[in-house]
Amino acid sequence: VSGTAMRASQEDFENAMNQVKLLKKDPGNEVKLKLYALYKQATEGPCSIPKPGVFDLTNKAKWDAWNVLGNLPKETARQNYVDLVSSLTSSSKSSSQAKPGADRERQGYENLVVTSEDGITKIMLNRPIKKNAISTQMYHEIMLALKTASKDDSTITVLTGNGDYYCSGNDLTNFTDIPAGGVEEKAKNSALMLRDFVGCFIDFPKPLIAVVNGPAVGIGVTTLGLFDVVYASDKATFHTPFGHLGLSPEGCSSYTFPKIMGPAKAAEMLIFGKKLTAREACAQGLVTEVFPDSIFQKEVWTRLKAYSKLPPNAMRVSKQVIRNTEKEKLHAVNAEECRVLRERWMSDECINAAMNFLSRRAKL
Ligand SMILES: CCCC/C=C/CC(=O)SCCNC(=O)CCNC(=O)[C@H](O)C(C)(C)COP(=O)(O)OP(=O)(O)OC[C@H]1O[C@@H](n2cnc3c(N)ncnc32)[C@H](O)[C@@H]1OP(=O)(O)O
Repeated sequence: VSGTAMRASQEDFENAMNQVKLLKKDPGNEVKLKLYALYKQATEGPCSIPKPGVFDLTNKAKWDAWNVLGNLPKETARQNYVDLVSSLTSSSKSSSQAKPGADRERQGYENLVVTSEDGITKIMLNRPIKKNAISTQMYHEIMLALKTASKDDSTITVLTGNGDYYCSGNDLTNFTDIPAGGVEEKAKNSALMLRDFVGCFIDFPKPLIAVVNGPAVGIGVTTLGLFDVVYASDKATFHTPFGHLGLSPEGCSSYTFPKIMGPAKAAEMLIFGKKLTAREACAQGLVTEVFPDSIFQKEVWTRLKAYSKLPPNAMRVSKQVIRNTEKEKLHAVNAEECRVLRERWMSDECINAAMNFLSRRAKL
C-alpha cells in the first residue's frame, strides 16, 4: 500500500468504505484483515484491546493484523485504507476489461497467472507480496491449473513464481480460518485438501518442470521430488523447517528425498531443517541444473522451448515408464503423510509455532 501524501479526507475514507461493500470479487482473507486493521487504526488508533486466546484463531488474526500497525498515525492509516481500496477497485476494473491475447492467458485465477504458448503451459504463483505463500484458495487454483494443463494441447508444463521467491510454503494464516467444527474439522479438511493437492503432482501425465526463480520453503520444496526436471537460479535456497514448525514432511518427501539424496542427507533437511543452497541441492540430486540469476530466465526458457517441440507422445510415454511403477507407492506415502500431519496440526508445538509467526515473533 503506497502511503504517498497524507491527504485522504474523512469523505474519501467514507467513500472507500462504501466501495469495499460494492467489490464484485472477494479480495481474500489477507486483504480483508489488512482493511480491518487499517479501519480500526484510522478510527480507534493503536490496538489496546486484550489479545484473544490461542484457540480463538479468527479474532487472534484480526488482533495481530491491527496490533502490527503499532503507533501508525490515524491519518496515515486512513490514507493507506483509501489507497488499498483504490488499488482493489482499479484491479477489478482492469480484470473485467477484455485483454488482447486473452486466449493465451487463462483468466479467472486470483493468485496464479497461467499462460500457454509455444507448447508450454506456464503456471506462475502470483502472490509476490506474500513471497508466494500458498493460501487455501491457491491450493485449489493450482489443482485446477494442473488438471486443465494435463488435458490441454501443450507438451510440457512449468511451475514457477513471480517476484523474488519461488514459494514460501504453506500460508501460515490458513489455520486462522477455523470452521464451526473447530480445530479437528480444520485439520481433517486440510489433510483431505493436501492429499488431493499432492495427488495432482503424482498423477500429472506430462513432463512437469519447476523453474525455481528464488527461495523455496516447505511444500514449495517437498513437491519438487515429484517434478521431472528442476531448474534453479543460483539465488534459490531450499528449506523445509518442519521441526521449527512442529510439523512433519509432506509432498511425498519422506519417500522421495531419501531416495534422491540418501537417508542421511534427507534427514538433515526434513528433521533438522537444514537449508540448502541451489548448488548443494543440485549436488544432492534434487535440482537438475543451476544457472546464474542474471541469465536464468533466458537460458531456461530457450531450453524449454526446444524441449517443447519434441514429440509429445514420446515424452508422455517416457514419463509413464519412468514414474508409473512408483505411483501406487507415492499415493500410499501421501496418504500416510497426511494422516500424520492431521495430528501434528492439532499439537501445541505446531499451534505455538504458527502463532509465533503470526504475531511476528518468529521467522525462519
Ligand atoms: C494445508 C496444507 C498444508 C501443507 C503444509 C506445508 C508445510 C509448509 O509449507 S511449512 C513452511 C511454511 N512457511 C514458512 O514457515 C515461511 C514463513 N515465512 C518466513 O519465515 C518469512 O516470511 C520468509 C523467510 C519466507 C521471508 O522473509 P522476508 O523477511 O524476506 O519477508 P517477510 O517480510 O517475512 O514476508 C513478506 C510478507 O509475506 C508474508 N509471508 C511470507 N511467508 C509467508 C507464509 N508462509 N505464510 C504467510 N505469510 C507469509 C509475511 O508475513 C509478510 O507479510 P506482511 O507484509 O503482511 O507482514
